[in-house]
Amino acid sequence: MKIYDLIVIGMGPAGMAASAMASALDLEVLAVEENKVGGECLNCGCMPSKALLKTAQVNQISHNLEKFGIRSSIFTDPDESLDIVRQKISRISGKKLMQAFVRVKLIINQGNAEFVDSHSVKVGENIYRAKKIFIATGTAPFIPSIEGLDKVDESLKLTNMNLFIQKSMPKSLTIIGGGAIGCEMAQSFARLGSSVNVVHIDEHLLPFADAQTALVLEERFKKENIKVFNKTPIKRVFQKDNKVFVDTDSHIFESEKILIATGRKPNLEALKLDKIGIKYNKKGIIVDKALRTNIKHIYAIGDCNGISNFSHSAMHQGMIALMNAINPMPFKIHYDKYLIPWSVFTTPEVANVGLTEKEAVEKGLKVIVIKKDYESYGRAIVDGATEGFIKIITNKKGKIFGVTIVGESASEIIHEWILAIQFKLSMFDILMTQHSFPTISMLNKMASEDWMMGKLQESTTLKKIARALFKL
Ligand SMILES: Cc1cc2nc3c(=O)[nH]c(=O)nc-3n(C[C@H](O)[C@H](O)[C@H](O)COP(=O)(O)OP(=O)(O)OC[C@H]3O[C@@H](n4cnc5c(N)ncnc54)[C@H](O)[C@@H]3O)c2cc1C
Ligand SMILES: NC(=O)c1ccc[n+]([C@@H]2O[C@H](COP(=O)([O-])OP(=O)(O)OC[C@H]3O[C@@H](n4cnc5c(N)ncnc54)[C@H](O)[C@@H]3O)[C@@H](O)[C@H]2O)c1
Repeated sequence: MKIYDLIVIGMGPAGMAASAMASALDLEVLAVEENKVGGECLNCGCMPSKALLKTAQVNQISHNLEKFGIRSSIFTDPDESLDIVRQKISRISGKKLMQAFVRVKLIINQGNAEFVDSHSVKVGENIYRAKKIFIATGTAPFIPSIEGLDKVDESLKLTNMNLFIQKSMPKSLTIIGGGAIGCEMAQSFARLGSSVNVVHIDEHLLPFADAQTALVLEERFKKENIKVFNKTPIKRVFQKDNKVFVDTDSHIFESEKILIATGRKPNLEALKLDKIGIKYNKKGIIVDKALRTNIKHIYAIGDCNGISNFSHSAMHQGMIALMNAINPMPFKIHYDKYLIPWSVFTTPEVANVGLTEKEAVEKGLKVIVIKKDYESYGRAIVDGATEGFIKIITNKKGKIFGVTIVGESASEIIHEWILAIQFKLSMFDILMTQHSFPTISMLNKMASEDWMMGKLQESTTLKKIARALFKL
């Protein structure tokens, strides 16, 4: 039997990164994908959701053209926007994507992989063997046990798995979950004409984010007629005729469809991990810092290990695991040396890297919080994008612990801070870096100026020295 260097199970961002890089290094790679190359990210996650958000954003702008002094009448076909999403995805999944895997033996759509022993996996009737194996099987939607939910017709219940294959937009939608998916989809559907309620159990939208950030988003949602119900446990869900009802202590929400976006669970069952003794828990496969499972030649990368649920992190882990698998020395690269930023692509966008203010306080750190409002910057005013702020968690010396941004281009301008924290740059370094004017990134420098001004204002000694030196 042929022995491959590497078998990769799952061809989402993690598996794609690992197999493309391994084959570029002339390793013999076999990759198994039970569904489509691209995984959740390309087929039912990041890309279709961003495509829908874009159409929704264009629709929103088109209906507010008078703010720019433009008069026009617009007709929107919400159902067509779903078609456009699919056209865009099929364009990305075309030949160009597959070119990256010309040297990978691809076993696509022939069933799932399951372990036979610690060096072999079975797909359908075939068994494949390799020196090392990477598990990159991602996650599926976690469906909470809510009374009555299982009795509602499947066609009325949406998750990310069937959302983007819908033929028409529902006139009304109740979203269970106010996290990343709940927020991005609430705004997309509302902007394309659905009446949307968001119901969830946490204190604010994006429960993992800074609370002040969530308030900015909630304000915007209110303006766009998206109703948000925080801290609202669901008693039961039921169906009457072709409508779904979500019953809570305060309201009964009636809608054409519901979208369930209440977190994820790892795709592990089909792998038959118990057969070979790979350890896992309900978050995912347990890995060490080198991303190895308890069986050292088997790695688990991307969402299936529960470290994070982001494509960039999945790709990064694919690269680190491959470097570790190649390196024969005991010294390995640790995944947790690298920061995991995140961005949510609503309007306004929300982005974060490092500690939030609450996390810094909980850690007992002595911090200074710099908050720079978009409202204070001319470019934001001329762009009509004045909502939001940059919040920097720093200290007197200018060490940067974390940054949260809510506002225009937050997902882009966060990168300067990722670089700064990862490479131990300080607020002073940001201050001393020229930023093109009038970019939105300039707000980063303006925030560092505020930090410096605060220092100057506080220190009478510094002021005395400056005055004395000036007189020389
Ligand atoms: C609606 C939505 C929007 C999102 N937006 C963003 C975003 O904007 N930015 C971001 O960073 N992240 C986003 N995410 C998260 C992102 O999609 C995931 O973090 C990313 O896809 C994880 O990559 P992965 O390779 O670990 O797993 P996946 O992409 O889930 O890929 C796993 C692959 O393994 C296959 N598989 C599973 N079991 C087996 C088996 N036994 N045999 C063979 N194949 C198998 C699956 O079919 C799948 O193709 C979003 C997610 C959703 C749901
Ligand atoms: N832009 C991005 O990077 C992006 C976009 C979409 C999704 N994702 C990833 O996908 C993952 C899943 O997203 P998600 O939005 O499903 O989950 P999430 O973890 O972000 O949010 C879960 C939400 O569900 C609610 N919830 C949980 N159980 C509930 C219950 N029984 N009743 C009512 N509400 C309940 C919570 O209150 C919370 O609002 C995230 O971890 C995220 O990393 C990322």
